[in-house]
Amino acid sequence: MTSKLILLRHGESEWNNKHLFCGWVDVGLTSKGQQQAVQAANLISQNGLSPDLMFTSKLTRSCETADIISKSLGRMWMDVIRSWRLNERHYGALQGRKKSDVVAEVGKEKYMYWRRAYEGCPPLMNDEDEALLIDDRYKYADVPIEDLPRGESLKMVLERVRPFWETNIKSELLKNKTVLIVAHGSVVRSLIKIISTISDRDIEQINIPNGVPLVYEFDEKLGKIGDYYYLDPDAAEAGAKEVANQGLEKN
Ligand SMILES: O=C(O)[C@@H](CO)OP(=O)(O)O
Repeated sequence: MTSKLILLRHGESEWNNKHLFCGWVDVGLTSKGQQQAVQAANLISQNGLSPDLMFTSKLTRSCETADIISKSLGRMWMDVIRSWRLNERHYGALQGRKKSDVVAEVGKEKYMYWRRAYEGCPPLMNDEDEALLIDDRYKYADVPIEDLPRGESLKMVLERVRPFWETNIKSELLKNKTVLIVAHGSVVRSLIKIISTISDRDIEQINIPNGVPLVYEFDEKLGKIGDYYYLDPDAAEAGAKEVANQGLEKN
């Protein structure tokens, strides 16, 4: 018996499209992002995968992607577990800023350190930005205020994802289920780092494309069988390249 874990970054969001740092800002999908979600569902079913349940974040772009997928698969009955622990990395004071403007201001090296280094933490959100959190007080009412981030490195994301992985996700995989997680670039990178034990240095090179599912297979003791693979490797490569270059090319 094997269990399968499908990891998916949401389809293109309105702010992905504008190349703005997004983080916890709650924007929707573009029509391209909605099409990517349908295409992800097609890939999942064409590969004979039938998710038994889904996990997603509290952010609309992932919830919307998850809804489109369950509808396209004809599996709207699936349980959906939403958690702030699967939210995108909080991008602190960079949220809302155009990526190319940040490169122009601080240079490529610092920009890439903030975006991709494992311990690279962006400047934290300051008190004037607290207005951004007003909606969040309701959405995250069950989260202790001291746990709500004001800016995070990938390491900090991994530290909040790990307990959820250990307690909520692994237990489902141990029941031989096919589990779908629809989340964000930093959350998918954290899960890859945990499951594939990737070094702090190597994880810097990994970029996650929008809307292309990747799959892990496990034996009954949750031993990994092989490494993860994308259901559409060409689309994944092209998408990852596009993400890597954001802010660095004319846009
Ligand atoms: O803005 C963000 O929240 C993320 C993902 O869209 O961007 P990046 O790929 O630069 O980490």
